[in-house]
Amino acid sequence: MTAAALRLPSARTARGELILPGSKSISNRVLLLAALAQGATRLEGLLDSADTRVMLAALRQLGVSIDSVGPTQVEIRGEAPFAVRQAALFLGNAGTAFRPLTAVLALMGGDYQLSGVPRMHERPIGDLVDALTALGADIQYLGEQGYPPLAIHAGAIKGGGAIRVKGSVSSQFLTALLVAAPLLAGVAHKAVAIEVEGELISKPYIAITLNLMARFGVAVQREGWKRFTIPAGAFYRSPGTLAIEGDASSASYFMALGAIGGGPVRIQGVGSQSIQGDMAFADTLEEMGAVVTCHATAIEVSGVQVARGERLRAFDSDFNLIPDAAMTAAALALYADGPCTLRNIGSWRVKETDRIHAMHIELAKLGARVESGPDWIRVHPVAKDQWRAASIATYDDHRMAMCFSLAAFSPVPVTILDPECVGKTFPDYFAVFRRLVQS
Ligand SMILES: O=C(O)C1=C[C@@H](OP(=O)(O)O)[C@@H](O)[C@H](O)C1
Ligand SMILES: C=C(OP(=O)(O)O)C(=O)O
Repeated sequence: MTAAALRLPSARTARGELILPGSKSISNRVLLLAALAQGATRLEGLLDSADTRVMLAALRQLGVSIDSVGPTQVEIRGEAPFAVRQAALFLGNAGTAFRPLTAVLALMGGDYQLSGVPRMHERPIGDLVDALTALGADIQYLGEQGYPPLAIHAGAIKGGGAIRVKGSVSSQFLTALLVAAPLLAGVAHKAVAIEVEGELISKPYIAITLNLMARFGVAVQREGWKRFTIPAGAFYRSPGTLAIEGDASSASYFMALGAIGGGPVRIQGVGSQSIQGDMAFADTLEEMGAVVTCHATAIEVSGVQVARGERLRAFDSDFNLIPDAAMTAAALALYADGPCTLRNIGSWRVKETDRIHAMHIELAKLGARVESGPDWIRVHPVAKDQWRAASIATYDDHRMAMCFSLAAFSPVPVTILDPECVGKTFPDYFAVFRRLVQS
């Protein structure tokens, strides 16, 4: 079998301990915040993956001084505006790099081109570009209207009035404006208000943004999830050293392992002190019958043994707050005692792939009956004699590969195609997975 396919081990139990890689959402935010901040920042526990590598490479290209102390430790000397006023940046498929850099560079007054992989050019950015254009930014679409790649030129940025942004397609647009706002508030010596028009999805990611901005000296005033005010004269200053916690979305796969493989699986790097919304996946697991113990910076999960015919409890829930960990719940539905429904997950359609479509097709390959609609999916569990051996396509989506690793507990052989797509956020995923499962 080639490296383009990985036959999953036939697993009956899962137990052991692992240390999580750093959070993608926190790593890419603090890289950018440190690059904009006065003073030197040492980041510890940085995620080393494709998404953070494109951010690091972009910042270096922009003239930011970054010393690698090790693969997960860097020292950054910030400076705003960036020294390099003209650059063509390649940002892969990293939403957490593309969206915030668009906002920051649009306010900095240089000439920049931002592009990514073909899928990134199918992921919408129009709501962010509209908000920036209304502010006076000069942004052109180089391909299809509303999508990357983008050309950014020096605009005539106006102060005054609230910035309005839609939050129904991605919360990353609001995050981008929040992160960039001090560039306005600092220069204009006026408070900057950002108002969300209509619905805001994925709210816990905004909480991460606000938490980290505060660590860099900018306290944003929040009125519900509708209006955010950045005080006049706000500017980022280095917090000195900042330790990045483990990735809670990555933790979801190992929490799931404990839930279906008996456990205990002990996950180091996130716990009750975490600032990541995906920790709420623990509540879904408890609802499904797993036992979750949360420590300050670790979490332990035990559960049923699906290989002995035991089942998890079915659920019908709204997953808007945890769209990434929700994929893990969809995979766990294979082992439930009834149909499981995931609602309010329309954003799945515009992520690394159309995840509702991809999940529907691939879960069905294993023998599950699946129904789906514009923003929901229902997965019927697979009965003992209904499992079908399958090669699972991963659609260049790291989470497809990681959540389908849970099919190792099925009674049939399962192969994951193109498993190296996990490199977006977790290059060592399958090595860690193998250490935790026993046949
Ligand atoms: O801000 C972030 O770090 C993220 C926000 C979420 O995206 P949406 O807001 O587009 O749902 C999430 O899916 C993504 O993996 C990371
Ligand atoms: C949606 C995701 O990534 P991005 O940060 O590129 O939006 C994800 O990691 O599931």
